[in-house]
Amino acid sequence: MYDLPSLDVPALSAVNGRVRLPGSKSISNRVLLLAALCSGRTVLHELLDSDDTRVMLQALRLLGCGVALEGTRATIDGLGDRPRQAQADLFLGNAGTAMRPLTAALAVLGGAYTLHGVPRMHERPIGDLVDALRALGCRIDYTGQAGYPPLTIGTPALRLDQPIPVRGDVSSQFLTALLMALPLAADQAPAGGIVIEVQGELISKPYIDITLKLMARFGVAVQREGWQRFTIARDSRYRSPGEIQVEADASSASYFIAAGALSTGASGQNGLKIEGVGLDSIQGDIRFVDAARQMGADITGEPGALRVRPGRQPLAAIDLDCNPIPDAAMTLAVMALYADGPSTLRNIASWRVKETDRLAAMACELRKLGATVDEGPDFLRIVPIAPGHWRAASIATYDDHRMAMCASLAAFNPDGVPVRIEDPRCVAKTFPDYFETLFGIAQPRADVPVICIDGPTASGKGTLAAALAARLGWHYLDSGALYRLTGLAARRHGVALDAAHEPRLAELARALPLRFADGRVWLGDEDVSEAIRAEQAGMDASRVSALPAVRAALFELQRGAARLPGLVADGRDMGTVIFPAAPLKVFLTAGVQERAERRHRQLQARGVSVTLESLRADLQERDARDQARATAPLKPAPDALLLDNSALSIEQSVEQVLAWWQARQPF
Ligand SMILES: O=C(O)C1=C[C@@H](OP(=O)(O)O)[C@@H](O)[C@H](O)C1
Ligand SMILES: C=C(OP(=O)(O)O)C(=O)O
Repeated sequence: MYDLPSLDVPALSAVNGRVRLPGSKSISNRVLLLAALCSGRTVLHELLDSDDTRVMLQALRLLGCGVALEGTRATIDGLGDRPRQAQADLFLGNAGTAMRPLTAALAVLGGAYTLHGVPRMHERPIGDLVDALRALGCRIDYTGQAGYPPLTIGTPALRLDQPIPVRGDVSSQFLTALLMALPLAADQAPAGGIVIEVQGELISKPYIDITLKLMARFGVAVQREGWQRFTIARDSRYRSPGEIQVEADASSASYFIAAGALSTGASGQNGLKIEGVGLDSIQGDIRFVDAARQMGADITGEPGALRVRPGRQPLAAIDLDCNPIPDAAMTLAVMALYADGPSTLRNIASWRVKETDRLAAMACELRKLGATVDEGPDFLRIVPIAPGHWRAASIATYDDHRMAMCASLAAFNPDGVPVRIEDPRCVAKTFPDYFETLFGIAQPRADVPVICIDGPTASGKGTLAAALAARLGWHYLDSGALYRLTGLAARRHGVALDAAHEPRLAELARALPLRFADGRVWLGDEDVSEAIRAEQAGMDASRVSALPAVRAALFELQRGAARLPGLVADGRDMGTVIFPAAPLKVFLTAGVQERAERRHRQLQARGVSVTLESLRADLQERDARDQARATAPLKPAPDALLLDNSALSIEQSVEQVLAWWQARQPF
């Protein structure tokens, strides 16, 4: 997850290859609750791991369920045969699929519970559900504003003989919540069962389908008459199905379907395979496929997967009732920017009460990109952006995961402008690694941005480059480590570090079994992070790096490190040889005395005793060799900016380079 104030997505041209998406939020939180409400053990596979499921899991733990997690597999021991905590304070974040169903289940079971969430959750309505629950004898009190969480739950005196009315025009989750909760009271039901009657129009109907299908997997078949009347039989009882496989999230798939449809150039033609969800999905958002096809996307179903290729371009404008797919419809709003005429997305009033007012937010942010958008009470009309008129924009995301994921699709614009996503960590609600996943399959439209930090030994370039990479969310290339590793590998293989062995050394460099993981450096199975930092390794690196064949062998390896969303590369020839077209090159220097003192302090801290004088002499010797070598001598690139950090703290140097970088951005 990119835990940064903002993330810049470079212009993208295509997606290809294959991608496996995390589990469905709607399925995950339903099966977690159902597993908790039955007897026995349920093993859930491919469960979503995100903010929304974490709050549900934590709530279940507090209520007394057995919860064991191993990667994406959860083992739940239900409350049917375990003592339930009669009191609990449950924090449910911004998860509608936790707040609404838990309110109903706990209100029916009874106890002393408090349910609350993030500030936005306290603005998301729950009144229609509370009214329905109160009508059947549940005790619920609002502790803040009436009609909204937080709320407290007491012990009910259930009356189940009358049909229970519930409004369904604000959120289908109210009906879902009642459906999942009422089997818990089935033993008190009248002979005809418990009846729920939906008042008025029900929105987001396909989510009720998910609820009914999953309840059936847990042994409760609900009798449905249209979308108005639902009956839960008197003998209903949840039974664990043993194991459940969670489908990948169809709403999350919409971003990748859109990206596939927007792909251009040869690399997009092979298409993208989206694994974990197929056309037979039980999730309503799979119907996004129909809408995307209508716009021109070429989508085929495969067993448990989808394949998307660019079809018609520009996309065809649409006019669509999006009520059945409220979440994936947001993706259509961004696709509409690429259409051949204005598109209208209708019947989406529920957008106003989700993670943010999505109608207002979407209209505002699409306009920043250059679109003309009409925001109606329950519709959006979007005029596409003509090529040549896309604007590089910093997109606000309103703590709404879908705003962030949708905004990333603007990076496929034909004008090659990047897009800045503010607060990218909001994707944690349903897809924490969304951006990593996108960058893993996306092709940049132009070169991936690279910042080069070159400079002499002990100038602090490694520290600076690593800090910059962390601040920008970019990859980091420590090119010096490659030479150190080559030197180390040579010593391990008994190869002398001289020109006579150049071909063999180059061969070793080409085949380095290296791996960078969690800030550690591995050579084969050995963690060599410390070994390559030794003074000896530094001297060895300087020697092998003077050999042209070794440098050539490491060239491609270094070029290949430039991956989305960007790279900070430190070394001695990053700006001059490896990335001569890099948009920002910094040549970092510090006086030799200052560098010797820094290195001295570092070594002393590690318990290595050397004299300052010998370090100073070593540095001078290395500088001279690096500057004098025939291949890629150490010198600033003509367009490098010089930064003398002798009197600067690390933070000041970082801020300086970030300021230079920001000054080059269009935002
Ligand atoms: O039941 C569900 O899993 C959901 C129902 C939909 O909400 P509404 O019924 O409020 O539209 C949807 O937007 C939400 O992301 C998940
Ligand atoms: C509306 C959404 O979430 P929630 O389940 O919290 O309602 C959503 O994920 O788009």
